[in-house]
Amino acid sequence: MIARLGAPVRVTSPAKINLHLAVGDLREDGYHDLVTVFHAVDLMDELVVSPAAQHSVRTPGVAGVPAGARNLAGMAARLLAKRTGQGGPVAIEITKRIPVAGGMAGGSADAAAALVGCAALWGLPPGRDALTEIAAELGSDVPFSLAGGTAVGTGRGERLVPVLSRATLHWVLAMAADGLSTPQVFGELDRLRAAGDPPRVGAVEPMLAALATGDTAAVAAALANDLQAAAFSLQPELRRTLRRGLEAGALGGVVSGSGPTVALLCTDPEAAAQVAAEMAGSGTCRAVKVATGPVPGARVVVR
Ligand SMILES: C[C@](O)(CO)[C@H](O)COP(=O)(O)OP(=O)(O)OC[C@H]1O[C@@H](n2ccc(N)nc2=O)[C@H](O)[C@@H]1O
Ligand SMILES: Nc1ncnc2c1ncn2[C@@H]1O[C@H](COP(=O)(O)OP(=O)(O)OP(=O)(O)O)[C@@H](O)[C@H]1O
Repeated sequence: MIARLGAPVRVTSPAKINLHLAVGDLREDGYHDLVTVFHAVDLMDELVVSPAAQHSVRTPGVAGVPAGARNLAGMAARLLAKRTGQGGPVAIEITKRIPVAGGMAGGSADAAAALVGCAALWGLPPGRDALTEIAAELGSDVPFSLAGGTAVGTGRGERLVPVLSRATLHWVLAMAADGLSTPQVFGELDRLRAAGDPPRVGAVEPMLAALATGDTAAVAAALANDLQAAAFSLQPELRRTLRRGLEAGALGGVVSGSGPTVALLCTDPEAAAQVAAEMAGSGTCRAVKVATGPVPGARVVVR
């Protein structure tokens, strides 16, 4: 395989927050059936994909992310080449803004960006459906990182239906000092359920209704995540982070996905700036960012 000569392609890809995450029982294949509402926010990783003599992935200045073939972005480039029989080695450089192991689909965002970037570099037809199939092979969250916006995910989270949303949501993201491993958090939920069946989040409809009407307070009231109890069990200090965010004036809050990032929903950008300032000085988190959603999925940046 020989890479086509082409100018480097720059791609952005969003983080996600699960506004609603209902987790079913453990399946035989080791996954759990989900019903989730994904929401993409403008906290973006940025990838530059260039033709090269051999595959490489670099994430300058970021610890805890594999550099080579084990990086999800590199895996995505190889899988796309394999499935299409096109393309060749690429050098991928990632500017990482999404927290690593933060429950915001950072690795999935990079995988989706690599698919879009390589497809553009290799001159493959857009074929979003084909890309989505390949995305699902790479991870449960990758199809949503491609799609972006607001969507209901079912199956392992890879089957998507777009959601009508009139809400622009303003978030404060409280990042924790240490990450959480996604399989470990699912395992902890299984353990908690075996020990006493903690309450499960209710139906998804109130969240869908709140999004359809654009009622931010109703969205805040409907935020729910079955993995939150497991994340609290593994990192008890997250309870304090969430409580502090609500005291600071957030309308509502939830652990994002498998955590440990805590997503705090605010009335407007001014309220978000105020809550962010309070959280930054609270000593309950490592770092704070503000973000807004929904935004599109992985996209080539045209300058
Ligand atoms: C927690 C979420 O972020 C919510 O959107 C996702 O469910 C996780 O998606 P992801 O990180 O892309 O996860 P994958 O790479 O597909 O799976 C990693 C591991 O998480 C667990 N896993 C993941 C998805 C799912 N529906 N059930 C699971 O039990 C499995 O142990 C799996 O081996
Ligand atoms: N491009 C990448 N960015 C971040 N982590 C990566 C990447 N490629 C591989 N990894 C590995 O995947 C692990 C999980 O990283 P990631 O940041 O995707 O977690 P996450 O955001 O909690 O995932 P999710 O929300 O999809 O469950 C990391 O600890 C790292 O070892």
